[in-house]
Amino acid sequence: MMGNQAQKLQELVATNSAKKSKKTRFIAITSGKGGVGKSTISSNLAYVLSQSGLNVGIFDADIGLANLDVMFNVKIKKNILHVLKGEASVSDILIPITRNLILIPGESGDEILKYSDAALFERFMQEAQVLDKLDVMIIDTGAGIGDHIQMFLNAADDVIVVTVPDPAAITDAYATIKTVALLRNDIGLIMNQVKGEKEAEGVFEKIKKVAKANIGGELDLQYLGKINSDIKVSSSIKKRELFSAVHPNSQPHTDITAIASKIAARLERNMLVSPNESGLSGLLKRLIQHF
Ligand SMILES: Nc1ncnc2c1ncn2[C@@H]1O[C@H](COP(=O)(O)OP(=O)(O)OP(=O)(O)O)[C@@H](O)[C@H]1O
Repeated sequence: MMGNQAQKLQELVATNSAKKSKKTRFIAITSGKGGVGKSTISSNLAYVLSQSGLNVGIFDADIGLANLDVMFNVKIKKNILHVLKGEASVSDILIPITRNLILIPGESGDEILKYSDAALFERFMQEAQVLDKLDVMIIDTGAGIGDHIQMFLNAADDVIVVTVPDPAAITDAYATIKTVALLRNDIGLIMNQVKGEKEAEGVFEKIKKVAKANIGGELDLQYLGKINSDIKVSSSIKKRELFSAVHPNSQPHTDITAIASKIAARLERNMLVSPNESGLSGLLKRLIQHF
């Protein structure tokens, strides 16, 4: 039997499918462990994609620990919590970052934890038509594998796990991959803070081998690229700047651009292959399956 929530979501699908003219691709970025560079990568990736001409949104869904306003150095008055409380609409809280990049700010206090279930998604989705003009929506989820994170990971078109090469982070990334693999087969991996390509690919192959042996099945773990460890990244974060904006000649910028190109190519391919299953209506359909 379909629950109330699922029914409501199904109605939303019907409404949105009819209204929707364009497909937004939802990309969830997550990690096993905190502090591995998930927000740094999400924000710079969103920026680079937007600089390539795509309309990009970035949603700070790191429940209770939102910090993208700091990354983008913007002041926010209202955030997703106000939307949940019915005090603002999604369009009221949008922050324009550049001409074709918008931020949907998250909440960094505890209060939002009360809402960290289907309510967040429902409310967000009810209003998500205003986001229809977006080509891509990056969702910066919290680390770990809580319920609300799983919903995003299940519903997104793409899931990307970020890790660094230290053993604790790898173990946690692997645990995340194992959980996500229960929901979907295709999972992307970005290696952050590495010395170079060789180290990144070496660690990726190890994770892939363990995953294949223990998770098996249809798991399709894809290496999306690496970001070198670089003082330009940490120093720009301290100055509340995006490394891609202020250090366009740096290795990390070259790295994130390579990842963005892969994602953009995939975006084009998917728009051609499955026009009905991506975008908001696709996201909503997958949310329903989650109930
Ligand atoms: N490629 C890199 N080179 C050097 N330092 C980096 C790099 N990536 C991230 N860092 C450092 O790691 C810190 C944590 O990054 P970030 O805040 O993006 O992690 P996170 O995974 O989003 O953390 P949280 O889970 O707490 O939100 C940064 O402040 C920065 O100092």
